[in-house]
Amino acid sequence: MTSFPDSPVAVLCSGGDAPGMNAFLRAIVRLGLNRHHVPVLGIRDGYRGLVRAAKLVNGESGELVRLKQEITAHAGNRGLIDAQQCIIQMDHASVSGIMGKGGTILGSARCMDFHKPEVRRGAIDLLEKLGVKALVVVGGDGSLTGARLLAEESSLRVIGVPATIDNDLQFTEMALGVDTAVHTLVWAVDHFIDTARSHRRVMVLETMGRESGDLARMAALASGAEMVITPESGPLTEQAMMSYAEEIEGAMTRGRGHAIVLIAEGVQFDPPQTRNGAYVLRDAFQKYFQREGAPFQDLEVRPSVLGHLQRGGHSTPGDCILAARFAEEAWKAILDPAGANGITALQHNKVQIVPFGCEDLPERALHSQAMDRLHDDLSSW
Ligand SMILES: Nc1ncnc2c1ncn2[C@@H]1O[C@H](COP(=O)(O)OP(=O)(O)O)[C@@H](O)[C@H]1O
Ligand SMILES: O=P(O)(O)OC[C@H]1O[C@](O)(COP(=O)(O)O)[C@@H](O)[C@@H]1O
Repeated sequence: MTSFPDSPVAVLCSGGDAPGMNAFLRAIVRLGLNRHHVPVLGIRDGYRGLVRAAKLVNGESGELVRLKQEITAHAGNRGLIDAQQCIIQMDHASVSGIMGKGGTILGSARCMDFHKPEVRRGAIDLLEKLGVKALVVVGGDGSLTGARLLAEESSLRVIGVPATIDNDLQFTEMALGVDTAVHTLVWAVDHFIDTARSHRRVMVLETMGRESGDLARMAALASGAEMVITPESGPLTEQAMMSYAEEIEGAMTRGRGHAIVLIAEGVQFDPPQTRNGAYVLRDAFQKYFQREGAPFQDLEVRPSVLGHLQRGGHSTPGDCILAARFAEEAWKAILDPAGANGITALQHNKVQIVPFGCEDLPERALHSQAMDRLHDDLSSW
């Protein structure tokens, strides 16, 4: 049996899974083994798996020995097959054939316990006992906050990698998963258009995006959806919904037969609503179209919540390439003795490390506004 590796680098995926996570795992493992000759440990199920392993060991030296034995005895795919094994020593074969696959072979999770400093302390203790020299955290805003806290509370090198289909991280132009999710949304819109055209309907499609409308606006630009409603415009009032409906009716009067409306999940309503935005909008539109004397009283509106369809599926080449670039930059930061903790970010098409807690890119908001203007001019009927 091989012995436990010296000074490995650990990697975990956390928060909502995003296409490109697997491509990143492949790249970080392959660069580690082929270029830098540093072993990589994969931690299963994000912070939850790390916390589970820390609780198992819980300061007991016997348990630590047992954990190390398990990792070395069941390396690579042998470890991955056993869903109970929290830490896996990654080898070439364990990341073979996974590049384009959606989700993450390591699993991901949300772990509320990680908000507690004493729980993070246990995780740090375990990583130190395993001799881990750096931890790479792949995830969205919350995961990267957890990574920043780990960096502040330990002497570990901690590198974050943005991965979220929401594209709500304002310090990077793109996160892993966005390109694929936009691609999937274009595919979805193409399918909905067939029925919208055939039945002369209005289709209201709700995209993901908890607080940001970037996914919806990128999908609208790429698919040609007639209308996109995002949280950045503020809470949606009854009056605003009526004026959207009026706009659609106007287009119908000019000979248009159908419309696709994208609404981001994060859109708030005034007064607040408990139902999904797509359903609220459907009711408001239908009410407007059926008002007394309206010209298109037969115009039907159908809502759909696209949900997790958007998170899965084969990653695009764009996401795979970004994943490889993020992995290369992560290794540079890990191996540079003078390097700092931080997050890989795409800024002005260059991948670099930005420190944790870095400023938002002001151009991100401007870019979103420019996309909205562009979409308005491209889709005005
Ligand atoms: N403030 C925080 N302190 C410590 N850990 C956090 C914090 N915020 C989030 N996390 C950890 O990151 C996980 C993922 O965060 P979440 O916001 O759900 O997803 P994402 O990383 O995709 O934005 C959380 O379940 C938790 O374990
Ligand atoms: O899969 P869950 O846990 O229901 O989470 C849904 C949320 O995750 C997302 O898909 C991605 O968000 P995160 O990147 O923060 O995980 C959001 O768009 C959505 O609101």
